[in-house]
Amino acid sequence: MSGPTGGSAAPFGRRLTEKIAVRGPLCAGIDPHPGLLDAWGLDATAAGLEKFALSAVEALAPEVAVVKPQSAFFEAFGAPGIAVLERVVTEARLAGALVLLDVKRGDIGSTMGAYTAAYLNGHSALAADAVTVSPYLGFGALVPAIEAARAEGRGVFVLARTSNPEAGELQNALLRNGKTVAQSIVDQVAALNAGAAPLGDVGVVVGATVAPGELDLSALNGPVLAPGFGAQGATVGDLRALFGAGLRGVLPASSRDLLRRGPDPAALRAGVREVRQSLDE
Ligand SMILES: O=c1ccn([C@@H]2O[C@H](COP(=O)(O)O)[C@@H](O)[C@H]2O)c(=O)[nH]1
Repeated sequence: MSGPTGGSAAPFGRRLTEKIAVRGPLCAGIDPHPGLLDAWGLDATAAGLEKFALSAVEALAPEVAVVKPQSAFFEAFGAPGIAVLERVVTEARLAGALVLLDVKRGDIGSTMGAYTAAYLNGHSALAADAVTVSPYLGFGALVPAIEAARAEGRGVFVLARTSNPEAGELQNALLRNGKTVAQSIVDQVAALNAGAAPLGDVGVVVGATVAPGELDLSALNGPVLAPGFGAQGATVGDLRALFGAGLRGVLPASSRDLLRRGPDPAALRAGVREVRQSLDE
């Protein structure tokens, strides 16, 4: 088995649990928004993107459990942007962080195979420890990708209830079995994680902005990516109300709120420590 480190792969759920135990649960997003490049005094060019992204990784990746590059901001620069993304993945992992590539891919099974080859196979320069995937072409279409990820010690995070205000109309719609769409996704992920210890390899995305009580995550036994923390308004109190006091396996994700503190690396690191302290209180 060729794993993320080139050797035999420990399961993603275990690697994530161990990393959180050492570094805490914060997931630092690398989202090179044009406005942030400008605020950092950089041009909106591939060179500016590279300086921004690699500086952010250098400051943040040694501090956090997970680094989450947002692929869209790199794709926007075409091939040179993808080349920068490859370096971000490599450098973040060299700094000891797990890389969760936010690509939100989801397609018919045969095309999912190509996405799997791009992001979840050790032969690819874009291979990450985990990726975000969309179940809206059918949860079953994701299963081969999930199995391929697990075989390499990698993980996936399935969109369930996203943080954006428009999401509820679709994701809270009721299915014939009486469950919401989002709950049905959570339950299908839970079935894949059943019996795993210390944590399954298949996560869900549940926005930190979501109202408490919308979802039952008690059987999930897997990680939760919780974006919406910081710039989208969710607080530590919201996280606790939504996920419970322990926040086991929950990765609060912050991009703009951390990155706006740059380019000074000390200020970026101070941002991480501030959030970590507030999560510990
Ligand atoms: O439900 C979701 C899923 C993904 N995202 C992504 O997370 C970051 C959030 O950035 P902030 O600057 O911290 O708001 C961004 O890459 C989104 O695409 C999300 O926000 N909500």
